[in-house]
Amino acid sequence: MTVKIKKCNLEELQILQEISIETFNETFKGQNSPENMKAYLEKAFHSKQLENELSNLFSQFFFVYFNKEVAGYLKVNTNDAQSEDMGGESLEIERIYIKNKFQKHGLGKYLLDKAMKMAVERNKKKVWLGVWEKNENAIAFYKKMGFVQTGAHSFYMGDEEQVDFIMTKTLN
Ligand SMILES: CC(=O)SCCNC(=O)CCNC(=O)[C@H](O)C(C)(C)COP(=O)(O)OP(=O)(O)OC[C@H]1O[C@@H](n2cnc3c(N)ncnc32)[C@H](O)[C@@H]1OP(=O)(O)O
Repeated sequence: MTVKIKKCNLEELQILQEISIETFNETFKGQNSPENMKAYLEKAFHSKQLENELSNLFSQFFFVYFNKEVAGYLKVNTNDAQSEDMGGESLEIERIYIKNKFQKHGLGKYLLDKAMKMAVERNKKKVWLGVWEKNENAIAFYKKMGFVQTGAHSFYMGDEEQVDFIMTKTLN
């Protein structure tokens, strides 16, 4: 078994779009209406939207490969690219998504470790993320990784306002 991380570039937009849609569907389809899912997917993962995000100097995407297959991805933001104004000393993990069939094999932790390493290299003081209050699996994972809830913010899934817990890990 070989696990590798590779930075995602603009040329790989289509692969990013495919895995983004696939993993978002796998994770949230069961708890949200088809209309809200469709509205969110079309907006968040539109080619133009992903192109803008991939071109942002303060956002970075990484694929994790299990053997030769893309098994998941990570998106991190710093500075103004963060989805909340957390300042220059923070790094945001905006997305860690592993395909269902590759979960519980250590790949989520692998991507999280990558984000933590980036934060240390950039002298950040904390790493934070927003996770849907009903996403118990991810909340348990982040707690296991040492994150604690420090707040909450609103988030729109289609026309439905949902609550994201903000979870934070302070770096030494
Ligand atoms: C900021 C955001 O992106 S929020 C959205 C998060 N993403 C999702 O919800 C998408 C769907 N889920 C996933 O992609 C994955 O399940 C993730 C990212 C939550 C976890 O990734 P995985 O690869 O499954 O976890 P991984 O195998 O690396 O587990 C690492 C550790 O966390 C533990 N862990 C993982 N999931 C859970 C859980 N649900 N409950 C308790 N512990 C857990 C593992 O047991 C493991 O512990 P260990 O190091 O002692 O062995």
